[in-house]
Amino acid sequence: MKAAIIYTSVTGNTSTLAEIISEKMAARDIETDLIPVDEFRPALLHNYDIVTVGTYSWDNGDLPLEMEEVFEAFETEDLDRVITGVFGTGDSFYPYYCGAVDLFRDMLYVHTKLAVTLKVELTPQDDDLHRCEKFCDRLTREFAVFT
Ligand SMILES: Cc1cc2nc3c(=O)[nH]c(=O)nc-3n(C[C@H](O)[C@H](O)[C@H](O)COP(=O)(O)O)c2cc1C
Repeated sequence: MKAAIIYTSVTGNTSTLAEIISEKMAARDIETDLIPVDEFRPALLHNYDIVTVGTYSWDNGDLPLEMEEVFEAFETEDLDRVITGVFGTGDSFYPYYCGAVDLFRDMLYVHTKLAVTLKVELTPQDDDLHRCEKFCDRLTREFAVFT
């Protein structure tokens, strides 16, 4: 089983969350590549059994510009067999909290085996660690079901 975490982050909240999830996957003995979006290529998606996406939200709950290529790659590559999850950080001050997570969720549900989503308010706190654990549980359980 091989996993990837493709993420973007400007002020560090989402990269912190990506690192926590990566550590929890490694603790399950799952080889996990942490891929910043500027190293992303669509062909990479075919190398993994599990792919998770991490994003912040922008401009009224929209995707960050740099995540559009990732979004389109999931829509156009044939990834029916890939188990996916999406996580993100946002600020509930904005009317559409973590809207980019919702946009990815709806698309991944159609094009992949979406297993789980996770939204975190700004910087991950101690009580988010348990939610990250659940996120990884759900991904790996889904892998066991589908293989
Ligand atoms: C101009 C601007 C617009 C934002 N718009 C939203 C939004 O629509 N929804 C939301 O949940 N968060 C919004 N945020 C908050 C960021 O998504 C949040 O701070 C996030 O944790 C940043 O992630 P990063 O630290 O990984 O860059 C906005 C922040 C800024 C500065």
